[in-house]
Amino acid sequence: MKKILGCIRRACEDYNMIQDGDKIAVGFSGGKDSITLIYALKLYQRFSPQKFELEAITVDPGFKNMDLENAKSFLKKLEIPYTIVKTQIAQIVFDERKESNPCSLCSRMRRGAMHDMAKERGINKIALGHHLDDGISTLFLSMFYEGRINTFKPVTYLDRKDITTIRPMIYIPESTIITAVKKHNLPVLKSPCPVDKRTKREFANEIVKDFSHKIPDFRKRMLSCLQNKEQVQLWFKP
Ligand SMILES: Nc1ncnc2c1ncn2[C@@H]1O[C@H](COP(=O)(O)OP(=O)(O)OP(=O)(O)O)[C@@H](O)[C@H]1O
Repeated sequence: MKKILGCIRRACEDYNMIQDGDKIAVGFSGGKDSITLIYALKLYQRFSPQKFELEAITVDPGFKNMDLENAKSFLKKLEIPYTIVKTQIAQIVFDERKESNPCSLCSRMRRGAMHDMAKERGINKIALGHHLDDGISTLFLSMFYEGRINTFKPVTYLDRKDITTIRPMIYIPESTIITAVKKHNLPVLKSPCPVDKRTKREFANEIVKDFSHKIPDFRKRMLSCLQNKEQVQLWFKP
């Protein structure tokens, strides 16, 4: 946890993620990333120079096999307020629209439900569990499938809703999260999504893993690419 907390502190400082008085809700899927994030933020709250409130929100997409009882008791033990938003996203995406690319509609609807609940609860920041490997795989996905060099930002302000999204785990490799989950015995919820691990994203994740075995300091180099504003040399037309 020490390494994770160090990375979170550095990301928060580098990108001014947290301010005094923030009311932060972690988008809590129950998966390994968001469970690590909420556990770490709860610890970080103790020594963070900025004082902030913390809670958790789960958007329940309405899959029949999603059981949130363990999540409820885990968060209760940590004394973290917890809200579950019931939705019919699964039914709309899979049964009614029979989407061939379900992930994009699902995540848009999930984001909408999350923002609405956050507003209702007076939350001004939403923290998501994206980590360093997610940042790199999103960059690859965008290059391979969209023809552009792009990844999510560490901090995004949504004008329309007056809500800021922060990603405090952007400096943490996925393997560090997996180790922490095991070490602290965090009760991870298995994803109820029928297309989990069968998407383009999974393909990009495999590439990141493969490259990290073949290229020394691969993640470090990629992080430096993402932050190196001065040395972007591409084929811009004059
Ligand atoms: N149903 C949900 N309700 C609330 N927040 C969610 C939900 N699903 C995902 N999130 C948030 O969005 C982040 C990215 O979602 P994604 O679907 O890529 O999950 P992931 O990378 O498998 O993460 P996790 O291990 O937390 O499930 C998650 O880490 C979490 O913070």
